Amino acid sequence: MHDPATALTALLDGVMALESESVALTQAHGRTLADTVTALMDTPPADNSAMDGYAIRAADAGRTLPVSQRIPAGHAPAPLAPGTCARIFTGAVIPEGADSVVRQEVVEESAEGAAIPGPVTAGNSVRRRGREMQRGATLLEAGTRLNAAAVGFLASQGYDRVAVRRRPRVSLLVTGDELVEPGRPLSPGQIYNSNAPMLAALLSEFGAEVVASRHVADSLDATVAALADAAEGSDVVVTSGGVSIGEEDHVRNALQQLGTLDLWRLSIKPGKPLALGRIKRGNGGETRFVGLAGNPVSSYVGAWLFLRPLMGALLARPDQAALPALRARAGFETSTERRANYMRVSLTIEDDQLVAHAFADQDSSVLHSCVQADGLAVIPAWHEIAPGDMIDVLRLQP
Ligand SMILES: Nc1nc2c(c(=O)[nH]1)N[C@H]1C(S)=C(S)[C@@H](COP(=O)(O)OP(=O)(O)OC[C@H]3O[C@@H](n4cnc5c(N)ncnc54)[C@H](O)[C@@H]3O)O[C@H]1N2
Ligand code: MOO
Repeated sequence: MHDPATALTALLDGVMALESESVALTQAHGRTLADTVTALMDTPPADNSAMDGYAIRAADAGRTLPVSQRIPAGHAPAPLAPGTCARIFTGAVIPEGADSVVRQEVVEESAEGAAIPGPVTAGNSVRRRGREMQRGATLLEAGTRLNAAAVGFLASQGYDRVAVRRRPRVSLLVTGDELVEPGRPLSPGQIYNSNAPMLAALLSEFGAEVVASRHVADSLDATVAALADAAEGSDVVVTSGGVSIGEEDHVRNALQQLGTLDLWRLSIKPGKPLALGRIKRGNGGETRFVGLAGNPVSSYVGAWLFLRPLMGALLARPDQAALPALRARAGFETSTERRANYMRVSLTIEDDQLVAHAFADQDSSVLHSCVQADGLAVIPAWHEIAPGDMIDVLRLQP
């Protein structure tokens, strides 16, 4: 059995970032910046008001000033006439000659003008030009995952297109003659195929595009044909199930016929019979292969530990190289044997301490525990854990 760190190194060996493509900003959410982007201009582009009120010279505060102009947002103001103030609104450009804004709640306006209470500090309620970004500065680094705020931030600089990494194309194959697609009736002995939709959803969270999802019959010929076909149009082929040692498990044999089985069986629970390798394509290239164990939790945990960093490497996303790790107190007791256990836990804060609570049933068939799991507690092999012991927890964060 291999340890997961060795397996991950083998999986990522030689993996190169995918090419970049230009997309409209409206399509960029969730994508990965291919190049570092710089500011095209100062933002805000001009000094502007943070309040609805009156723009003044700070030195003029403490008396009534005639209102010499009205400046709504979106209008270019005239210079401020000496000894006057300007009615101004939030976001409107500060007129030349003014240095401060006094909010309207503290000002009384009459026929003589606006009574401005003093003293006022110069710069009051003014958002300075370039406060957020200065032209030429780095806006976002290559490898940034474009969340909603990043999309807005690019728009604030006038970007309407952006260069992003092409999404990894992943073909998903599930094996198991017992599986039926949700929505169809079940016959005795059958169960629903839950791994395919789960893995497709995870892959999408990890930045991939699932280009095919197929159910393969439990035979060597069908598995060989499906793997060969899946390898052609994809960067990665992922299978679920059929990777253990029974005579119904054909995935490893099929892989060896089509390419290389680099590694099989990890010293982790769940997810032991995971297989990694490469499939030769007709054009001479190779497609990465990840064979996840069929038990739903084994597939789920394997996807977080291996598909997430693999997609991260293809997308050149540094934040996706390793799951964020925390230290927490165990809120449970357990002991391990030959394999490190990756236990589904929820996290709470008690007496200012992070506490990990393990779900009661940690069997690899019980997907329910994953629905609310915040993380995976990693308990090394041959270990005893008592409540209150410090443990490592990997956060399940895409
Ligand atoms: N004699 C041994 N038997 C098993 C061993 C072993 O070492 N010796 N390992 C066990 C472990 S650990 C695991 S994990 C499983 C994994 O086996 P496979 O990867 O070959 O998976 P399957 O046998 O095809 O399926 C296992 C289990 O999961 C259910 N399943 C499979 N696919 C799906 C799906 N798409 N949706 C929902 N559920 C799925 C399947 O019905 C089985 O119950 O092997 C142990 N056996
Ligand atoms: O590794 Mo299996 O995933 O223990 O159930």
